[in-house]
Amino acid sequence: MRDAVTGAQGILEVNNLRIERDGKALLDVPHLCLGGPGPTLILGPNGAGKSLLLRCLHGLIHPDRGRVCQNGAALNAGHKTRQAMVFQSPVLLRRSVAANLDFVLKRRSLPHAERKQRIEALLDEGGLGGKARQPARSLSGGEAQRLAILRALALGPETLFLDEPTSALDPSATQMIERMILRASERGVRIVMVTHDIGQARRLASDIVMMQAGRVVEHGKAMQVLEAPESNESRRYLDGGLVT
Ligand SMILES: Nc1ncnc2c1ncn2[C@@H]1O[C@H](COP(=O)(O)OP(=O)(O)OP(=O)(O)O)[C@@H](O)[C@H]1O
Repeated sequence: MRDAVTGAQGILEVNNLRIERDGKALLDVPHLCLGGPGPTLILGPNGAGKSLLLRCLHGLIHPDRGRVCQNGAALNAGHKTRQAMVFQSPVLLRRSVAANLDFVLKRRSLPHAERKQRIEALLDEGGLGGKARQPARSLSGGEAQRLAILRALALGPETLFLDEPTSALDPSATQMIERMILRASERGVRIVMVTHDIGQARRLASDIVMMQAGRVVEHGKAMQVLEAPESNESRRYLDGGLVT
């Protein structure tokens, strides 16, 4: 549901979120509010807790403490059906490209003719128009990731979580995916994406969440965080120094 005040997809918020293993905090986020509009990019070094946070936001992991809320209500099954997630390595069904999309559209109970139209439009959107009948598992890495994103978009999500979707791709494949992400964002899909790529954050982010050692060390407008970071951790990360 759109939020009238923010013009985005409502507020996604975490409060007192904590995940522990063996008494050590892997994630410790007292408060974080993602109101949109525009893509939110989560940056930080390896092991900072970016994927854990993304998985918590999507309800894949239950925190030991705290909770995720959408528009003030604890994340529930209804919210989750309006979210989708794409991982670093896409897992595609052992069937054709078109059938991978049809699988998702059938879950939305769309009639055959509408599904056919939607599949064509989606394949065009992802530059996969000529590959409808090709086995999905024979696609190149970039094509496979585009199909994974199209499949997530076929769900009609309000929020799309992306966990390093371009980390294994070359610049041209990355550019195609970034265009898809920006178009989805312009259509009103809330994008929350993990990346290590500072250049990508510059190209895509409206706001940036900077993480280190399980904590959010800075959250703000992308230009602000990238050009004039307030935290030492952000400065070191953006300067390209070794962050431990
Ligand atoms: N199920 C688990 N059990 C124990 N520790 C875990 C578990 N899942 C994640 N961790 C630890 O939590 C920390 C954060 O992991 P996470 O995957 O969120 O980091 P990340 O910032 O996404 O790193 P990367 O950029 O390398 O993907 C890491 O030290 C990881 O080993």
